[in-house]
Amino acid sequence: MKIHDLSIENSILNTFISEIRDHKIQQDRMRFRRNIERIGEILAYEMSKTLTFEQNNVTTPLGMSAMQLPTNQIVLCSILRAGVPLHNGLLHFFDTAENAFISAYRHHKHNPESFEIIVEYLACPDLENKTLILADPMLATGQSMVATFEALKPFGTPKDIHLISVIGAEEGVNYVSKHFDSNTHLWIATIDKDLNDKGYIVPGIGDAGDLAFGKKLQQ
Ligand SMILES: O=P(O)(O)OC[C@H]1O[C@H](OP(=O)(O)OP(=O)(O)O)[C@H](O)[C@@H]1O
Ligand SMILES: O=c1cc[nH]c(=O)[nH]1
Ligand SMILES: [Mg+2]
Repeated sequence: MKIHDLSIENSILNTFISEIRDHKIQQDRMRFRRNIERIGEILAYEMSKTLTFEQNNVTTPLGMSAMQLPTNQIVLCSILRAGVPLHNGLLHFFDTAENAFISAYRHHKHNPESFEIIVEYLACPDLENKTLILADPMLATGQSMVATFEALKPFGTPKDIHLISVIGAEEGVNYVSKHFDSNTHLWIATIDKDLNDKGYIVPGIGDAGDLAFGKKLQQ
């Protein structure tokens, strides 16, 4: 897997990440969602540099401009629910993308330490020969990303696959590397060292879904 960790270079992205991490600022739900969207926009821009481009002639009021424009048929798939603001940020740049949504949540069977990923809802277009972007702001154990990818397989074989995430744990990044083809790209805003015994990224941000939309009752 080709890992593009945007935190290796300082940019305004650091400000947005620091705000979603900060235990006080992150309580402002609207700001939290908007910061995830803004990070999605930056990740979309970086990822767009690897698309396939073709020359198009654009007629201006004063003449003709030869422009290289992307030709990829993009399918943007996000994992509910924390994926929604990231999805919106990506969609701000990929105007004509088709969209897929999948639900994946952690089901704690016996105790908070052990869980399985439940995939229930899935709406997806044909993926054959398209550019699949799989987006989830948190890459903790990596199990949701891999379970989602398995569930998408009956919808066709994409030409290329890009995973997009905001914060990952080293363990989750290693886990997805093992399950995706070596041509897969991972675009990630930053990578933290640890996972705690409940599978939360440390220092991370806490629960992205709860921060964006409010606490949910455990099922
Ligand atoms: O890498 P993993 O260990 O699989 O963890 C990451 C998943 O956990 C979060 O979802 P969560 O289960 O909290 O659902 P939510 O979006 O409804 O809050 C997050 O949005 C990812 O989907
Ligand atoms: O740290 C984590 C891990 C999984 N899901 C989250 O929202 N946060
Ligand atoms: Mg959650």
